[in-house]
Amino acid sequence: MIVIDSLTKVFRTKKKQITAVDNINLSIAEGEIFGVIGYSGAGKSTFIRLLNRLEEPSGGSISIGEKEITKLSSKELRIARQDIGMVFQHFNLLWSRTVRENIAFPLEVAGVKAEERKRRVEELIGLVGLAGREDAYPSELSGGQKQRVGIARALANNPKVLLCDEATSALDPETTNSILDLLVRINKELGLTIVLITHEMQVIQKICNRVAVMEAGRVVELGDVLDVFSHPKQPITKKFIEQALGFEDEEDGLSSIVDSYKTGKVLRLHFVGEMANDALISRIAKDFNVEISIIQGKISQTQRGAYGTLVIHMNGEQSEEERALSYIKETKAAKVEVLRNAE
Ligand SMILES: Nc1ncnc2c1ncn2[C@@H]1O[C@H](COP(=O)(O)OP(=O)(O)OP(=O)(O)O)[C@@H](O)[C@H]1O
Repeated sequence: MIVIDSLTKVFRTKKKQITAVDNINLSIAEGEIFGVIGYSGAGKSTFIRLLNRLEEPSGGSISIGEKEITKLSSKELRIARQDIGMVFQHFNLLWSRTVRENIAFPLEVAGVKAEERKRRVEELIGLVGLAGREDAYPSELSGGQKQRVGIARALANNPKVLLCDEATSALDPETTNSILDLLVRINKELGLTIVLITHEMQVIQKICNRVAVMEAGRVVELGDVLDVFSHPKQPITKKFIEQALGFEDEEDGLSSIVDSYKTGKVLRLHFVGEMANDALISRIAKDFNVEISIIQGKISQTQRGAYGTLVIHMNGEQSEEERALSYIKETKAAKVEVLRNAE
C-alpha cells in the first residue's frame, strides 16, 4: 500500500541544517497497523507529515496505492489526499462548529451533495461512538470524544490510509485504550491501513503489527512487534520495551527475593506468542510431585499473541524437580532460565 524509498528531509536554518528524516526505506502492507516509535526529536512528526506532503521531502519518493505522491501537482495532491486521512494529537477541530458540522466539513470540501453528506455524517457518528453528542461543540467534549470527532472527520471521505500523529498522547491511559480499541476496530471493519507515530511503547504493543524504531532521523530497528519485543537488538529498543514493561524496577527487588529461597529452584520462564497460552504451570503442578509458587510475572498481549516472563519457585524432591525442569525444556512451551538452584 505504501512504498517509501530513500526518503530524506533536511531543514535549513540560517545557522545550521538538520536532517530530520535520513534515507528511510519502508514498505507498509495493505491493512497493516504500522507504528513508528522514537524519542522527541527523532523525526517522527516530520516523517508522517511527509507521507501526505504536509512537509515537502528533500529527496526520495513515496507511493501510496497506485499514486506516486511525491510526483503529484498541487491539484492532483488535493485529490489524492482524500485517500489519506490524518488524525492529530491536538485534534485540530473547528471550534465554532458542532460535532456534526466538523465531520461534515471534509465532505463539503470534497463537494459531496447535502443529502449524501447527511447520511455519511450519521454513519460516521455511529461508527466512532458519538451518538447523542452530534450537536455539541468541541469545547463541550472530553478529550476522548474530541479525538473521536477527529477520527470520524479523517474517515469521512473513505480513505485507504489513516495517518495518526501522536493521536493518544494528549489523553489519559483509560481514554487512550478506548481510542486504540477504536483504531483496531476500524482497521478490521474497513480494512484500513494505519500508520501511527508515538513515543509510547504501550501503544505499539497494543495495536501494531509491525514497528519501526527511529533515532536521529533513521530507522534503526524494524520488525514484527512480537519479534521486536521478544528479541530487541538496539539499546534504544530495549529502553522502550523496559518502559512498557517496567522491568527495571522489578529487577531491583527480585535478586533479594531469589536469594531468600533456601530450598528448591527459582526459574524464570520466557513465553512468546502461542506458547504463553499454554497452561504450563498447572500441567507441571499436576504431573510432577513439586509445589509451584509464582514470585513475579508479566505477560502482555500484542496483536499476534502474548509474551512475557514468569518467575516461579519450584520445590520438591531433587529428582522430581529435575524431571519437571527437563519437561519444561522438552515441551518448548517456554525458554527457561535457572535463577537459583538451592539444595
Ligand atoms: N520546520 C522546521 N524547521 C527546522 N527544524 C525542524 C522543523 N521541524 C522539525 N525540525 C527539526 O527536525 C528534527 C525532528 O523533529 P520532529 O518534530 O520530526 O521530531 P519528533 O520525533 O516528531 O519529535 P516530537 O515528538 O518532539 O515532535 C528536530 O531536530 C527538529 O528540531
